[in-house]
Amino acid sequence: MLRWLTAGESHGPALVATLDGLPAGVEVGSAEIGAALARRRLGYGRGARMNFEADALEIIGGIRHGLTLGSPVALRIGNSEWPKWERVMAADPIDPEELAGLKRGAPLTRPRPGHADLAGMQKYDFDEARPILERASARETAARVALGEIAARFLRQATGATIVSHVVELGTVVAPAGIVPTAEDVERLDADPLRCADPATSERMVAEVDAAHKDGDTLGGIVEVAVWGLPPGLGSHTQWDRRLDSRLAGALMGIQAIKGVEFGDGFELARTRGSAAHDEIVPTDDGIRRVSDRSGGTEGGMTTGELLRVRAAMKPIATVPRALRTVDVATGEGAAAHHQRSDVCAVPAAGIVAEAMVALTLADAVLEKFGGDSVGETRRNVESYLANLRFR
Ligand SMILES: Cc1cc2nc3c(=O)[nH]c(=O)nc-3n(C[C@H](O)[C@H](O)[C@H](O)COP(=O)(O)O)c2cc1C
Ligand SMILES: C=C(O[C@@H]1CC(C(=O)O)=C[C@@H](OP(=O)(O)O)[C@H]1O)C(=O)O
Repeated sequence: MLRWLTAGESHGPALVATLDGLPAGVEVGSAEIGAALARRRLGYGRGARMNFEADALEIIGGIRHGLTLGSPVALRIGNSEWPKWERVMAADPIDPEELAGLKRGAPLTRPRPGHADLAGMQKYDFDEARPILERASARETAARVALGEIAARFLRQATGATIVSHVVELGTVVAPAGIVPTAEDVERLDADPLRCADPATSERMVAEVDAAHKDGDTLGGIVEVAVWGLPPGLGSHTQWDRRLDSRLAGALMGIQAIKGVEFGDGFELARTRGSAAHDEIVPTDDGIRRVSDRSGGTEGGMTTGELLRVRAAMKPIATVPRALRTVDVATGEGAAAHHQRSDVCAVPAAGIVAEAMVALTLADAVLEKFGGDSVGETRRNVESYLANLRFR
């Protein structure tokens, strides 16, 4: 249905992204995509690169006068730092002596534990890490966030659903349970240094980042993505790869450094008796509803029509300033892993990327269920389905 692909290296000239299968008539343009890219740069604890580098967005196809055309959307996100990397990352052959003399041209032979360096060098037969880290880098997530903004707008215009993410844990600091922000909270969350919904917890998170930074260390954390207003019945119980929770988990695990995903109360449900674990179904003036949201809004791999709530756990940044032990592959001797600069923590940014992956996955599931070549047609199909639901 909906297909998307990105290309480009972290220090290359640009990232490119395409989104194929999106209906016509989605209201979106460079201002909206640019704003989404700016949100991904937010968050206390990110490295210097976030300040001096700009995302130079160019819409190459698929959008005209602020509306999608139904043709593939193609985007280019130019890297303003490219002039500094033009020789190190040149596509054409370069004299090895010139390369060795360039700043950042020396081979990276001390792979970082926790990054893609060593496994990638072994797999792709490189004797240094640059050819691997360039694509493993989360710079690539800018392209996904750009596409995710378009998908989120389609989702909202076709179904009314809205997506919001927030940071619920950072290192050892845990936000109080039970706070789930809505679309109205997005501006406030974006203004918070850690995109945490609870100001007192956010202050403790800032202190946690400062302490790790001082110690030459890095941090991970947990983000939660909430989606309000989805219709019931997205995804399917009929095959493992049609289950929506399976598809969302795969999409979130596909983000760099994400090591765990849970829906609703997730792992905690495994420690709870059935009588206290499930969301009882009751009649209300508003139709058939659940009294709680422990499942996170899916049952049998389908949306229930209640709040969708999914969490993703990010491991600490791999480029630890107080560098970890590794092997220098040029000599075979023990060494300290290479380190030039890095984020202390990128959990708030990971939340924005998680929103994008959830938006793309849900937009795909909506198109699968409701079809439509224009957003108006999809919306009419959604409305007709909701009007005809046998049990609401
Ligand atoms: C938004 C974001 C920013 C990141 N920034 C860094 C960074 O500055 N330094 C680093 O070593 N890893 C960073 N990472 C994590 C690496 O990209 C990731 O650990 C690496 O690609 C290996 O993949 P894996 O962790 O899934 O095994 C970042 C991840 C995300 C999502
Ligand atoms: C550039 C971005 O993130 C980068 C992701 C990243 C990594 O290893 O994943 C490492 C850092 O880059 P560098 O090694 O050049 O300092 C981050 O700045 C971005 O998010 O736009």
